[in-house]
Amino acid sequence: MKLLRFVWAYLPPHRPQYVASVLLAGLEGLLAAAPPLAVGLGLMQLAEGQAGIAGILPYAAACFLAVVLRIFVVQRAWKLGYRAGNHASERIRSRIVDHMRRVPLGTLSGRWTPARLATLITEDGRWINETSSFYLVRFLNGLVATAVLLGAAAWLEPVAALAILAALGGGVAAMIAVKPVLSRFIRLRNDMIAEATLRVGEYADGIAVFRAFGRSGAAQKDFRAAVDALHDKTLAMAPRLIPLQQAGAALISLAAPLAILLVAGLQLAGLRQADPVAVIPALFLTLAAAATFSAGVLKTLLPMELGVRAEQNISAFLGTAPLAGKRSDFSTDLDVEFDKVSFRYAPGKPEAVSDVSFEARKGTVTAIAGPSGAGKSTLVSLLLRFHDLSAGQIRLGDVDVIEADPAAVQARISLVSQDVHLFRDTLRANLLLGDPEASGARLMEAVRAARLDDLVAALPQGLDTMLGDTGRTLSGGERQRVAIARALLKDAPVIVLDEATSAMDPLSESAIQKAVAALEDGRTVIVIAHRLRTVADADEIIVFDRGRVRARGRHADLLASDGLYARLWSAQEQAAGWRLR
Ligand SMILES: Nc1ncnc2c1ncn2[C@@H]1O[C@H](COP(=O)(O)OP(=O)(O)OP(=O)(O)O)[C@@H](O)[C@H]1O
Repeated sequence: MKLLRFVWAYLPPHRPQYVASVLLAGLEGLLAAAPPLAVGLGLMQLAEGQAGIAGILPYAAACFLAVVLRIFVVQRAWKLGYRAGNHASERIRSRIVDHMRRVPLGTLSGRWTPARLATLITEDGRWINETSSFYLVRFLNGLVATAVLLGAAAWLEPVAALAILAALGGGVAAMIAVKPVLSRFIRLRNDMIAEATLRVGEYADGIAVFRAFGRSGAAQKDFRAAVDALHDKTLAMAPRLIPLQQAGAALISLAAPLAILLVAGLQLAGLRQADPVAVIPALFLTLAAAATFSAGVLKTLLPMELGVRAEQNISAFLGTAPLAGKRSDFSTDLDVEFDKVSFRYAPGKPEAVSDVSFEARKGTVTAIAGPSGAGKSTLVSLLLRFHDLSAGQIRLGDVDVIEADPAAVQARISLVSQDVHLFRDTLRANLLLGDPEASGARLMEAVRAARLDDLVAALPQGLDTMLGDTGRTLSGGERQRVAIARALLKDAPVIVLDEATSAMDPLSESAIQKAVAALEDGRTVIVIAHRLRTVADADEIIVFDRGRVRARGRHADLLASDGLYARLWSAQEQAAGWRLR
């Protein structure tokens, strides 16, 4: 019922079709019961000695008609149910993707890894669709047909119906007993799929590294070992699961023998005289009811449980708290202010950022410098609301980012990061991510300003060349220029440059610096830099170490004060003269 309620919420506008498919499933159950009923009634005619063709013919015709009608009804029921179920599962999948955008990034690196989310969207999404349509139709028509046959058997011989009820009760008890084992089995199966997806992704991503270190064989072994371990666990459960399931089917198949024993026993004991005409058809209907229940209801138990589990998994993810906040009333001048900001990635972990305060004003460049692991990138992800703070406040203009709609914050900030992701699409589409509505002229302007024009001219299909997994890859420097072009198109009031030019050769870099200077004009600019030369002209440099602000000022003043900044500067100057020999 919980699974159905869940699917029901995502069905509009297909609810009428879904209800029609459920009603048709009921009708199919009636039609499925019709042939055994006709045979039962035919058997009565035989027992009454009226075995003429004319007497049997109507039952044969009813059988034939029911089978033909059933084919038609089942086809309609599945089609309507499948279409509605498919619509609901697609909406559920979109909801999952939408929720991924809203939760803190920390949620996606904890329990909900990308592999787990991929399983949620593919595997669980599929089971929601199949159980709420295909298997539900089968389950319902199985129930209806069993009920009709049981009713008919009871009408002919109540003792036979009692035997079916006892056998079905045993079967249902076995099903209840099997449920916890089955749930555990399904959980393990889901873990196995998620683990295999994760390992395949890791292996594919790291294949170059594995090969470079001659470890591709070993990595493959690790992958196999991880998958085999889970596979062994699921196999170890089979000896418990299968006998329990078989026990259910075996108990149900006892319906007919039990009916014979009861009828005969009561008769022999002189307690009850069975109607000789009705008893054979009643026993036949007992058999038919038990077989229908086994095939229609019992066999849908495993898939139904997979659907129930899928619903639980999806609801658990959708139940994770999204980043809250609705405000989007930002002023046009957007200063950025960090006020006593602290943050840790997980409870119990040390603070990645502690009590940090600084401000970046519109029209100025604020640089954040510091050694590796100081917390510079963490500051950026806090500003972009990828995570929520442990303490303190970040203000964008007058708005506390905690109160702001995360999407509205992200719309006002252009991030040019070290890690430029290219999507499996054309170069044009990858650039237009900055502004999907940008005109051709604006796009070309950004391409020129980011010094991408030579690349576009050299590509076989220019801007329409496919990039990403199946297409052309770009060099590190080219990727960074794509990121700068995206930021130019986005035209946001706040710019964050996270080591934006680190992957460029000196010639490209100096050209790009000009493009970056255009990007900086009149905006609030925060530059995260390792190479201090690139930020020596910044209006203010915040020197950062182990999550804390250690010093702040202009380049010359910081050098003169002979602290951490001066040490970093002199180390970099020495490194600039570094040679292999
Ligand atoms: N997702 C994460 N989960 C847990 N800890 C993290 C995560 N990301 C970063 N850290 C830790 O937080 C600290 C600050 O990392 P951060 O990436 O912000 O430093 P950084 O100054 O940008 O370093 P770099 O210049 O080398 O990129 C480091 O100790 C890092 O290991």
